[in-house]
Amino acid sequence: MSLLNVDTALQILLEQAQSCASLGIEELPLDAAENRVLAEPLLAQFAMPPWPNSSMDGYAVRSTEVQAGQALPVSQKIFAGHSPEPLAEGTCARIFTGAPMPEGADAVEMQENTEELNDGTVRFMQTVPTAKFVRPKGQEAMPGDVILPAGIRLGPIELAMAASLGCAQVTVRRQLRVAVVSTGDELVEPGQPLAPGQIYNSNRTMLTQSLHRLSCAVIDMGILPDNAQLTRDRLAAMKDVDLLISSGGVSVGEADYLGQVIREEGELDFWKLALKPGKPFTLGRYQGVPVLGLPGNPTSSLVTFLLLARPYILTRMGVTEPMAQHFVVPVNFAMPVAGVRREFIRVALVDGRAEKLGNQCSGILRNATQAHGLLELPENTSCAVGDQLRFWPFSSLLN
Ligand SMILES: Nc1nc2c(c(=O)[nH]1)N[C@H]1C(S)=C(S)[C@@H](COP(=O)(O)OP(=O)(O)OC[C@H]3O[C@@H](n4cnc5c(N)ncnc54)[C@H](O)[C@@H]3O)O[C@H]1N2
Ligand code: MOO
Ligand SMILES: [Mg+2]
Repeated sequence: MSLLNVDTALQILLEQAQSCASLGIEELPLDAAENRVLAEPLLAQFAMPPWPNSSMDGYAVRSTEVQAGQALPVSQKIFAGHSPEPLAEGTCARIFTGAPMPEGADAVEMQENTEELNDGTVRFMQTVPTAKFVRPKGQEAMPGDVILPAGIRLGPIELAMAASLGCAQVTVRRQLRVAVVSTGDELVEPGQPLAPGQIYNSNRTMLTQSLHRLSCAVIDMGILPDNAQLTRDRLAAMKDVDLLISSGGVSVGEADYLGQVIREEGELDFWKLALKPGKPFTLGRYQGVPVLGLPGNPTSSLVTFLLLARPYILTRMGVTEPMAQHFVVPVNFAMPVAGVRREFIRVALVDGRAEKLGNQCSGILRNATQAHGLLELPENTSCAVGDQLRFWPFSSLLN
């Protein structure tokens, strides 16, 4: 069986995600909406700022009335949040940053360019051009402007923008309900003693934490023993689930039941990718529920979650640009031809160059904690010091 190209696999995943019914919508207060997906464009309802205001602490003037060295009496003091009187002719107004410009004034001089005299006047050291230090009405937005398009994720910046538009609530997609199951007789949850042959379950934590960051609702299905009937029963018992993500049991071993049950009793979309780590990644369905079967090795699970499951999930959530950002970096190591699988290598960036971090075996998670991201070595390619390769930062993959 030949291995499926990673780009083809991703394309199939995204097409499948797009073909699923879109998630319902709900209104949430801003503080509850972090990382949710905006369901409708957010429009400005009023001009921002609503009135011209000063961008400096200083003096508001009619620019035509100011000559270099001239002193003007101060006729009023305007603080932010206060409403000014019109500016009396031949005077200036003390004004502070963010305060509304008085009617008649068209410029502000910062106080550093003025001198306060004892007689209640202020001397201007230079002429003041019109519009200087004035933030005009509507500088940021006019009524009806689309400020945030539908399909973006709401982070602190977008939520602050919504707040500045006066929105107390935003219309977002409901959470995607993702069930997580860890397969393997050897697995024990941390906190329990280990019997001979057992290891602690780390994929559950990696997956649930990553899913929470994506604002998914996680249904923890616990540890599934390596047993065909139990596998069928657990999968058949899934309720109110939009997606199942499993780890382990998708390779060719005799106890790899998760994959077997999907292939034989569910529907299989694809299995086995030209990807290292992550070869046995499985996409299928069981009783109508899409299943992403991640390989059990901790770094295989991590890499396939970040590169394949994450864009699929974001697409299901209604995100219009689900792919992480990457950039190209020079490498400071050499590798022989990787083989037919595209390889993702845990690297740190040292002085802007990618440095390979120790043993890249997919059973090792430790060096991923020291890595800044994944370096992509294309299929059938070697690399030499100085070569430029794509780098996928964890900061972008894990947000
Ligand atoms: N004959 C072949 N053997 C294997 C192949 C192959 O092509 N032919 N592929 C290898 C590759 S590549 C991978 S990746 C693994 C994937 O195997 P499974 O998805 O079936 O995973 P398991 O066999 O259940 O476990 C693999 C490994 O990972 C550990 N594991 C599993 N779950 C967890 C967890 N939740 N937390 C921490 N560690 C976990 C498990 O103990 C195993 O060591 O198959 C290769 N074999
Ligand atoms: O694909 Mo496996 O993840 O190489 O170890
Ligand atoms: Mg296995």
